[in-house]
Amino acid sequence: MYLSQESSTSQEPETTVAAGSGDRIVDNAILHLDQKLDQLDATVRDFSKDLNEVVIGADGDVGKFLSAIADTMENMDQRLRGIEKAQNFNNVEYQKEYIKEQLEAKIADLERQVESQGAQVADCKKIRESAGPDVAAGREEEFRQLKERLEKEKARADKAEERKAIYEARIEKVVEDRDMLAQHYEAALREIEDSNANWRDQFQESQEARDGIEAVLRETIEREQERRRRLFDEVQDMKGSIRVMARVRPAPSDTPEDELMDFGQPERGEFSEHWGKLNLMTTRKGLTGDVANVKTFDFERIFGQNDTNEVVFDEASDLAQSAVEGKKVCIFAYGQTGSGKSHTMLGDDESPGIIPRAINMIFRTAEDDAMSYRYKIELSVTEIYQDTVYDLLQQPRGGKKVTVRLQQATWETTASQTTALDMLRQASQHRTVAATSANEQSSRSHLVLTIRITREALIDRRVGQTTTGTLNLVDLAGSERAAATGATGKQMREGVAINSDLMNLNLVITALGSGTRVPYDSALTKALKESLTQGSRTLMLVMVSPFKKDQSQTVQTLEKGAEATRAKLASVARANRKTSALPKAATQTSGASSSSSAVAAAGTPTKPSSSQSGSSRTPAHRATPSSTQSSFANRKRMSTTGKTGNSV
Ligand SMILES: Nc1ncnc2c1ncn2[C@@H]1O[C@H](COP(=O)(O)OP(=O)(O)OP(=O)(O)O)[C@@H](O)[C@H]1O
Repeated sequence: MYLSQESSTSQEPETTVAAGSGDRIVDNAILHLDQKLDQLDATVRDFSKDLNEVVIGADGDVGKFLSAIADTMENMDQRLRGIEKAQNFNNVEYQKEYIKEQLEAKIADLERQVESQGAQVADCKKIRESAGPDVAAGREEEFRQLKERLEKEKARADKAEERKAIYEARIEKVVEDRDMLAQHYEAALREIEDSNANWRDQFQESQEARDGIEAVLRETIEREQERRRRLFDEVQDMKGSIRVMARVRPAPSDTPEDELMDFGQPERGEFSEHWGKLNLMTTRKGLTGDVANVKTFDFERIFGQNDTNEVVFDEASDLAQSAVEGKKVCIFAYGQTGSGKSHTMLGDDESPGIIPRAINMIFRTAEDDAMSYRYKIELSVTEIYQDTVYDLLQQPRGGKKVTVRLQQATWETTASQTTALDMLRQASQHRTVAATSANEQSSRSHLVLTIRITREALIDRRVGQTTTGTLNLVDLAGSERAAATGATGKQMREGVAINSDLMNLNLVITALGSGTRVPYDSALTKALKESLTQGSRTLMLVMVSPFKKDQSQTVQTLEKGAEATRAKLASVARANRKTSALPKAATQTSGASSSSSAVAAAGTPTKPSSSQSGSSRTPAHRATPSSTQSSFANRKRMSTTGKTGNSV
């Protein structure tokens, strides 16, 4: 390695040596120079060695080699000059001179520095002087703005502090309120729980009390119902098991006066506070001309030409109600063809007859009684034509209606009035009707609708007790005189069969009244047997034609009605005799019972008005069936021209 600049300078004598210590300094310098010389020798030796290496390595780079030699030479010169100087140190003067030089150089250097810094200070002064006022103003403005901002910030901080204080106060208040509310809530909760418990106790008590009252009430109601039933039965018994009423059909308004029958003035009859006595003004051919005659007929009630189907049902509903209570009941309209039997029993949309009204009443009663009774309502619709029974609930087979043996007709359980009416409507379409001289749509058969009502008690002592009532509603075929109608062939045979059936029916009713053997000799009376028997209830509606031309038929019909009335009286008298024969205690079940005997014994008519029997009626009895119900009279007409008409 080449000798470094640093190592040569570090060996230079101290320039700050004091002049007074010359001998020691010189000795030191000589010693130092000797050491330098030794080092120099070593350096020269190293150099020679390096030089050899350089010469060998410089083959490829002569320029570099020469430059390195030049540097080395320069270096060597400097070292030699240094050695020279060091040798001069042996000279004290030289040393002094040297020290002086050194000091002067130092002083000059310091002076330069002072001068330079003075110049810088002057520059600064100049700059400050030139920029002085603006800076000051700027600073002041800046200071003012800062101060302003500071004040603003301070104000905001104060405000925030205030708000904080407010919020803290609020929070404190809210916390206080919340705690208070929590306390109130707890108190209210406790109060509610207490009052709930209290209320529960009270409720329990009141429920027990209510159950007690309910039990008492139920018992009272049950007793009252029982009493009502008994009274109702007694009233019905007083009215008799056979009841006979008449209805006069209205004539068209344009009918000439002289073509109309004269029924006299409406008059209270023996059995009724309503129109009950019919004074029929008749004429017969005498030897000297027409002889006027008055025939009088007494009925429980006579419905006039202005009495509607509703009025008729109002009277008949007691009997329908009896069927709901478990009795066997038969209601039928009896009369010559065209006298209004179908209108009374079936009716039409505007004026439903007894059958749809009874169906309506039964379903309404079942609905009203649903809490106390379970009802089962079954329906059967049959037609009796020339002593043959046809099941109208079965669809005709091969265009022919299905015949059945008696009591074997289909029973359909019906859940609603609508279903029942639909069944009836369908069945009516299969009925045999035909045009006769008296009626465009004459029923050539008897239509028998039977409603079986099974009622099971659900409450109280009667739970499980079941009653089954039967209501037979019959639209009879019209009686007719073959001679008068001029019927021949099939129509005549039909007429004969119809008259025979009606005659047998009359016999049955008479026998029921007299208590003799009952001759159920026709399919009709056999079919109605269950409801035409001792203990059953029968309503015979005698239908009266308003036309003079029908006079003889009308008289015959009224006479049949009179026969039935006599049978009724006989039956009442028999019942009365039976009651009188019983020990007294047995007859005194109620006050009404003894009056029943008294009335019947005296032959005094009972009062069949709605007010008397009102206890058994519910509003349902007066309800009008749905207006959607078809016109059954029309069904007769449809059947005439329809596929199934006259099929037998
Ligand atoms: N009370 C009444 N009010 C209004 N019209 C009536 C009344 N009674 C009957 N009619 C009418 O008289 C006509 C004959 O009545 P309906 O068909 O009921 O007689 P019927 O006795 O059933 O006859 P048939 O025995 O021949 O079947 C019908 O057009 C019917 O609408």
